[in-house]
Amino acid sequence: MSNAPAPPRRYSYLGPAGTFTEAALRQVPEAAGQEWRPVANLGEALNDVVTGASDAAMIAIENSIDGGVSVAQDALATIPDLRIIGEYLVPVRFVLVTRPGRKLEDVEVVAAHPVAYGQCRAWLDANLSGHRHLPATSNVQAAADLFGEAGIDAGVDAAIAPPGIEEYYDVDVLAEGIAENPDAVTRFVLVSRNTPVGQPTGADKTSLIVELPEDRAGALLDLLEQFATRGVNLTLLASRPIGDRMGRYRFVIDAEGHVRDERVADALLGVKRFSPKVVFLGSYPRADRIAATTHDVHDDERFRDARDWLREVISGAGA
Ligand SMILES: O=C(O)C(=O)C[C@]1(C(=O)O)C=C[C@@H](O)C=C1
Repeated sequence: MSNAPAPPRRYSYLGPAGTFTEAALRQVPEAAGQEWRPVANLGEALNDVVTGASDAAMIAIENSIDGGVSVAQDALATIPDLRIIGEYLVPVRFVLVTRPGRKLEDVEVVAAHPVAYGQCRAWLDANLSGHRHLPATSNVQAAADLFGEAGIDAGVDAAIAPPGIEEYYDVDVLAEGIAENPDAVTRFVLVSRNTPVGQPTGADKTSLIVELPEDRAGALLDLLEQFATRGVNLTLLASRPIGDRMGRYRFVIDAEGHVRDERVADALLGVKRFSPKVVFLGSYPRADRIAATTHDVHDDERFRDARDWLREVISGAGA
């Protein structure tokens, strides 16, 4: 009885080969042996999905140290008809590399992806206090900049890169484990065009973007109550500027459960009733496969029983 959509065949991801984004894509069993397209940035990855050049894009959405990837949250809020179909976790570690023969004391300019830079800031301040940061489009591109004309012209002498980068470039490792937290994890999502929602697995997440009615005291509390009263736990609540006027924010929400779970569906109906704008981004299996803990009163069956009861009351068949 499966009417599940066909799995994507063409995947865009932040390249070049060797990025953490590629490691996330390697976790997708359906992607093995399919067409993989390395791109230069998140905008290009999502644009591929919008134009149909790819069927899905893997994007970084949250880092356990640096927080939400705001450019990804903003893109999902504003590009219509995208759906998150999967979630993946990748442990992230960083090394500092340079061209062969160079020493730490030679380093002035460090190329790094901004999210990686944020995670290694403390080490750099302690060991290379006078350095300058040159943003790179990805961690692997930072290492590539050590050899490319543009990077050399910009004076890049070191790069923050993933461990194992030596397999791709002829670099010397100056320092290992330079990130502030050795247990850092980045959360990635696989994004496709609008597609029917799959079946619940029992360990799912639902992502939404919600705007609040203006000039209403307690609107945020109203929003949170929609979830709380249905026993739906939130794993992410972030605010991002809408951008049209000072002080206007939208809320990025990840809720435990699936839109086909009665309690989540009911919460979403509540949100939709009062919010001027709700973007449903998808219900998909959680990367950690941890099932939501819910109270009996929020079981699907209780919702159905209550609805049946109401129907009977209205029809005069029962009490
Ligand atoms: O995929 C990579 O390797 C990247 O450079 C991207 C990215 C990101 O976009 O956040 C991914 C994970 C790391 O936390 C830092 C950077």
